[in-house]
Amino acid sequence: MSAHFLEKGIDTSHTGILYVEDLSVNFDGFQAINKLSLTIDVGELRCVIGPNGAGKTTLMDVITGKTRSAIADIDGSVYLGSTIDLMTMNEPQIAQIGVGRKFQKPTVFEQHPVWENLELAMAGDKSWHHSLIAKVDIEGRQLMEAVLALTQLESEAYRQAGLLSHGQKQRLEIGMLLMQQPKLLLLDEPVAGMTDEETMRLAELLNSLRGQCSMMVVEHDMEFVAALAGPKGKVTVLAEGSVLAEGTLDEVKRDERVIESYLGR
Ligand SMILES: Nc1ncnc2c1ncn2[C@@H]1O[C@H](COP(=O)(O)OP(=O)(O)OP(=O)(O)O)[C@@H](O)[C@H]1O
Repeated sequence: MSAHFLEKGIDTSHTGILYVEDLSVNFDGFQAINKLSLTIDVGELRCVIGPNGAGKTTLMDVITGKTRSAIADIDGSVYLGSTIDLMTMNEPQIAQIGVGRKFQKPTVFEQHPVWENLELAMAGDKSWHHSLIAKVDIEGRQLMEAVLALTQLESEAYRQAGLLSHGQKQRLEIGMLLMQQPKLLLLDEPVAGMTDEETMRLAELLNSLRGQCSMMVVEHDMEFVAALAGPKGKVTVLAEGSVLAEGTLDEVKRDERVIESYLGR
């Protein structure tokens, strides 16, 4: 790898894909994030765990531009690569630059078939009308086929999205994010409400994206976390707005502070 590895135009040579340093977020006197520092490498799948109220969602809200100085006192740095200062950007700009976010509940276009959901997602910022009549070019079609295969939705391509199971909808929404070819994907409790089988299928999907896109997954389901992290993947434990521990899942599970604040509850 060259000294200046560029992730599709993003300089990640010194910082990885996501660089958070000394981030503090205060909501009207309440310190939700407290001097939090975190780096995610290019192509990494990072799991973030921690007790309720640890600041996991707030961290995602700051990265994606949802939480800004109008609603909280924010201090510190958040960069995509080493040069893109996300703190100076708003939500649409951050999405546009390649940071995709998956919320807990799937939000798909229920009345439209699966393939059209993917097409609409690819159209990105174009208007609905325009995207509906736009012809998908060959590259777009190949991408759609690849995403249908990755999300195991090939056989559902012509089905109305509203008729899919919860797990299939979750995969479709991830597929919609993939159509935008994100550099960083943030997933907030993606397996909440899923069956065990659906959970493992999602783990398989995210594992297959490893190396193609960088991901940060916030999750409480420890079996899912184990399936994502494997024996070597790094897991970050947040507590009271700071990084309490970081290491392999085995390492953090053995950490006394983690047992006390989270696992041992
Ligand atoms: N807009 C807001 N105004 C005031 N307080 C907030 C706001 N958003 C979050 N908080 C508080 O910040 C703290 C951290 O919340 P956050 O949702 O980030 O935690 P979490 O780690 O995601 O928790 P969970 O695992 O329950 O989702 C909580 O105490 C929450 O009440």
